[in-house]
Amino acid sequence: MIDIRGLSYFVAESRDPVQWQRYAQDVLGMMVSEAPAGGVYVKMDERPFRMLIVPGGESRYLASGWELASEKAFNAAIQVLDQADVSWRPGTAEQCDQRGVQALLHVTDPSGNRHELSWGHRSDCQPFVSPQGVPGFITGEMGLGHTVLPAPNFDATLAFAKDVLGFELSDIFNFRPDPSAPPIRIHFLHCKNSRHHSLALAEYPVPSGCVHVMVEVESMTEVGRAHDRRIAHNVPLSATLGQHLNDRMTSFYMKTPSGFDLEYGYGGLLVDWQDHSAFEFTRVSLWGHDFSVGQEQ
Ligand SMILES: Cc1ccc(O)c(O)c1CC[C@@H]1C(=O)CC[C@]2(C)C(=O)CC[C@@H]12
Ligand SMILES: [Fe+2]
Repeated sequence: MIDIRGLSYFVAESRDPVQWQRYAQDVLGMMVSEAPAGGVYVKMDERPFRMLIVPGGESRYLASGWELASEKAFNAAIQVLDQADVSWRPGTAEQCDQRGVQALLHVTDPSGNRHELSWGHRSDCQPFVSPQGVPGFITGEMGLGHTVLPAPNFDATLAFAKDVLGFELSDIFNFRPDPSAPPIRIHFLHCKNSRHHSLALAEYPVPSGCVHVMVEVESMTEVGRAHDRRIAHNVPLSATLGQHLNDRMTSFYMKTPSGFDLEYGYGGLLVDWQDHSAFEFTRVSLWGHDFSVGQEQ
């Protein structure tokens, strides 16, 4: 089984990396620096980066970077992929260097989402000093947050995430925007950390390649302050403030310059998986989270 520790980073493509640079600094309150080949590193903790923005002809999400704990875990992952007859490509030396990892491989899931597995991140452990005074983001062993990926080919993609990548089910939401149609399935999955979910799969296609990425701050004050900056910089709102039923996260959603959403939240549950019992929940949120505001724009 592949032993994923958390969401280490993501890679997004942008027609205008400078726009991402401003968004990261002015709205998210994160630090930026230059990445090789005209890219932008977005830093949100003591690591050099958690988001890699590469210049390109499209604005979209490119890949999720999953962290393995060791070279041994990386070699074991290769064995699992080979045994499951999953084709994978090794990362190039340039890619390893750009991501600051010892070794890297690429796989694509049955819905076309790209995943990168790596071990041995490089870090100078420079402190995070937010340009907006954000005290910090909740990352560390829980990874940068969570990513929700399109999975129109749902059953095969879910099987890939569980049986190949080694994710386990946290809980299930059967979304019923049309009560007479079959539900749109969203499965929330965790890996080896206490974050409620590091990955979720949503049963519909998304042109930008991602439904949303979630980042978490240490107080409700910081969610409110981020929301003020969203307004000041005219970033479109995708869902109003609300609190999720399953992971108890209080958050709002807004657009990123790469076309997918970013959920900015506080107070997500820490789960001890020994005590957890997977369930199906039937409401998106305990309160708030009006996603219809995103449709109006
Ligand atoms: C339901 C839920 C629980 C925990 C989360 O962190 C979380 O992001 C969600 C919402 C999932 C989902 C979404 O992100 C895209 C828009 C969706 C499909 C909706 O319109 C309702 C549920 C939403
Ligand atoms: Fe989310």
